[in-house]
Amino acid sequence: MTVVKKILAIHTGGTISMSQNEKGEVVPNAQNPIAQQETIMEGRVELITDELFNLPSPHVTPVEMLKIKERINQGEKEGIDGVVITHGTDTLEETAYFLDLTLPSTIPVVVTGAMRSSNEVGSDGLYNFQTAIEVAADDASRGNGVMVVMNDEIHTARYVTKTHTTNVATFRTPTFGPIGLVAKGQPIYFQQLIREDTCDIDHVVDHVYLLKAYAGMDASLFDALNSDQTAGIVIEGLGAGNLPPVTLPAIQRLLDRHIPLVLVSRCYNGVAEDIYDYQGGGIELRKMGLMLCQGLNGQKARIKLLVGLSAGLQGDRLAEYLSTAVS
Ligand SMILES: NC(=O)C[C@H](N)C(=O)O
Repeated sequence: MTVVKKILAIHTGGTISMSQNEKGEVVPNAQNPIAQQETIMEGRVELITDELFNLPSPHVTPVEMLKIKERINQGEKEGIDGVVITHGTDTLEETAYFLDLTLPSTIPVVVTGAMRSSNEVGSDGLYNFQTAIEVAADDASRGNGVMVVMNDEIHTARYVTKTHTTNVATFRTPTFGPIGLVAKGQPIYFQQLIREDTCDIDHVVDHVYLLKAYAGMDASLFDALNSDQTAGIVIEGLGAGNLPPVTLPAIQRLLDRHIPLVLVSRCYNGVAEDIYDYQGGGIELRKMGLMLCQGLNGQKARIKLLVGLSAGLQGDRLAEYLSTAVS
């Protein structure tokens, strides 16, 4: 006998909900077409549809991310077996990681989207939606944390990133690779993820910033953020995590104000490490008090810092939270 799985589908907007007009421009729809797909996989899945909001993902902020988390919490009380979230791809990785850090659930939570809008030739929206439901309804998907399913691949929210502006194979997991794939509707896992602790937050702090280092960077951007308002800064350092020496006095002024500073690498692959012992090298930055966050890209580290600060973590506890080893 087939067990019918109760899957909550939360729709939030993005290209998956949009259409191309006669001029070839991709525009939002008043009615989200993907949210009309309520009978998909009928007989195997009972779909509970919630059009939580309809935003292009550059309009999504941590406030909307928190709304999605709260909707999932509510769904769990109602006995759902899994969740699929449709989302714009531009900030999808940030929402997915926010949920991964804040949901203690073991039920499968899958985020998906599309690179081609609903009426374009070869539109990937409906396909990705169906594949995401297959993953959310599969018992083997439990306990994997939040996953991103696009183009027949299963990625972890922690490490996946958008790598191409338009290609349907845009989502990639640098360094570690995907944890599984979907073959003709069947999820197959080949890697197990070690889960991180979750923080059950009920609000999100503001003024957490992200700066990218570059050859010839000076102190101006650091000085611009030297204010009472700044809650924390993530710095995408050069290579393994190094900075031009002229930035150091401004960084010290931020540390003197007790503004948490997190260091990641701007490299696409690899992890930030304190290996270089020259002026501005990772060893000096760590000694100064920057917290190294390994394996996360800048935008993910920013979400983690924001979640940690929203949970009230400070000092050593915040540093410990941010320094979770790569797994
Ligand atoms: N493919 C997409 O969904 C991109 C779109 N700009 C969004 O993030 O809303």
